[in-house]
Amino acid sequence: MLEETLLAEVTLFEEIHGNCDAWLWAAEVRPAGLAQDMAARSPQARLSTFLQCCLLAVFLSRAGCQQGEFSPGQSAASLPVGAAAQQRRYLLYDVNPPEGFNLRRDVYIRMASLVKTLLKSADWVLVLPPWGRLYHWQSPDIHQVRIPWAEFFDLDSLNQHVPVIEYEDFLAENGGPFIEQVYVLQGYAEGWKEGTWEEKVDQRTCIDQLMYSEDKHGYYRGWFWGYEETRGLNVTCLSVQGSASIMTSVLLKNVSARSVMLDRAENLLHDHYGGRDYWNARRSIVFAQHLRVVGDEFRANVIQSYDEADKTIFIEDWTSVKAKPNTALGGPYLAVHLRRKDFIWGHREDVPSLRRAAEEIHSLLKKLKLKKVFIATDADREDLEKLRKLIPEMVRYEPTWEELELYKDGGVAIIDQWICAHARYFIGTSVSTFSFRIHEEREILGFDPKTTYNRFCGDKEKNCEQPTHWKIVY
Ligand SMILES: C[C@@H]1O[C@H](OP(=O)(O)OP(=O)(O)OC[C@H]2O[C@@H](n3cnc4c(=O)[nH]c(N)nc43)[C@H](O)[C@@H]2O)[C@@H](O)[C@H](O)[C@@H]1O
Repeated sequence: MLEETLLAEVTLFEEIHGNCDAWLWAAEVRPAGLAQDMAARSPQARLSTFLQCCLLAVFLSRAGCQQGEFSPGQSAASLPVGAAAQQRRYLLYDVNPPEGFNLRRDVYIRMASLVKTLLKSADWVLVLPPWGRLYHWQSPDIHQVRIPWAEFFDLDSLNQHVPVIEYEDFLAENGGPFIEQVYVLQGYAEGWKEGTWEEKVDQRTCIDQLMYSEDKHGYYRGWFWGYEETRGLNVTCLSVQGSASIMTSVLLKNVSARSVMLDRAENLLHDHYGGRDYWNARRSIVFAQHLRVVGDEFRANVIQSYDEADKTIFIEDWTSVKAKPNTALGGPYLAVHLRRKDFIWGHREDVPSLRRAAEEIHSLLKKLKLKKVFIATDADREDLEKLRKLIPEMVRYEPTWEELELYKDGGVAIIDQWICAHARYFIGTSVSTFSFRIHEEREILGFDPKTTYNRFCGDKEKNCEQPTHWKIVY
């Protein structure tokens, strides 16, 4: 019903504004045929594209341009920019495409730290890169691009640490889908000479083939999180070596662009990994309420886990939370994160066979006097069947198709992490950032580190070092 109403609205919009400059411009930019393209998309996507086109029209008319006459040399910084009249500047970023959900959450912390430093000198806001096209998000028939952060995380909580906005808000404020300066970050071609570590950043020729190409107006098109109308006005490669704050001088002194994007931002390191600022940024990444609710309902209905009894009371405002160490008890279950897929294809020594994992789980259940084990895993159907036979005590959060469509692969991953974070004892997979984020969530809740920093050992692993305890700092 909602879909039908939306479709009717979109059709009406198209009828009224079908000949607006923006449509013509967009059709010119994408000669493949905007109309055909639009028809193939969902009503939501068509409405979103339409709104972007209209914003673009506003932007061009403000710039005093006729359709198609916007000169590439003309910096948008010199143009009157609509609602962004407050003069604030926008930091956008993206990450190497193969990187997964949980490393991206880590890169967010590095960018938040950079914004924090920038804010000492000027008014900056961090633009949250929409989620999508992640290698691991393979559920079929589900639209998984251009996902706003609010679908996974609580925006108010993020904003209590540094100012952030969604990409769609940036489009509206910026008055058009142009990013004035894109910096593609890379290492140094000559590498790092041992013993001479220095933090540096230099403009260099691009080492890898650039993932951006010029359109006929001289603007750069690229992935841009699936926003086809977005263009970069300038693209430059920078070799970087050091922590996020090395970009401060570039952003404050070398470039006057109001919107700057750092692509391949994972090339910047943490300013102070595990320090107070790191933990503040990490604590501000609160899961979206609707996902927490699903996790809590599962805990209550399936594994009899309740915040009060488990001593894991959740307080909405993270800034007022300071859990006393070792106070959380956790629900009456063992939680496991068992990473499979690409972790086993690589035949890694530190990943256990299913049989070995099942033995470890049974031994822990006995030792901890627990009866239920919650297993979060990306195992395929065949491995899941094997697990069910090997571990009859296993419980899992298995979404219906409708739930999966609603929460998406990212949301289901968060629900799994939330349930793992509330268990009496947790054991994860070696070097998986998915497991690391669970460690942090448990650290925030105040669990005894002995119940958290544990991992499976590979069947033939000789030196099975356990994960490092990163103590929370307030
Ligand atoms: C070595 C690196 O490892 C990195 O993986 P790693 O850190 O485990 O962790 P992530 O970067 O999150 O990637 C794993 C993705 O697989 C799915 N996944 C894995 N385990 C689970 C689970 O227990 N439950 C659910 N629901 N989903 C799971 C989920 O989509 C998650 O974001 C890769 O992203 C990099 O590409 C690279 O391969």
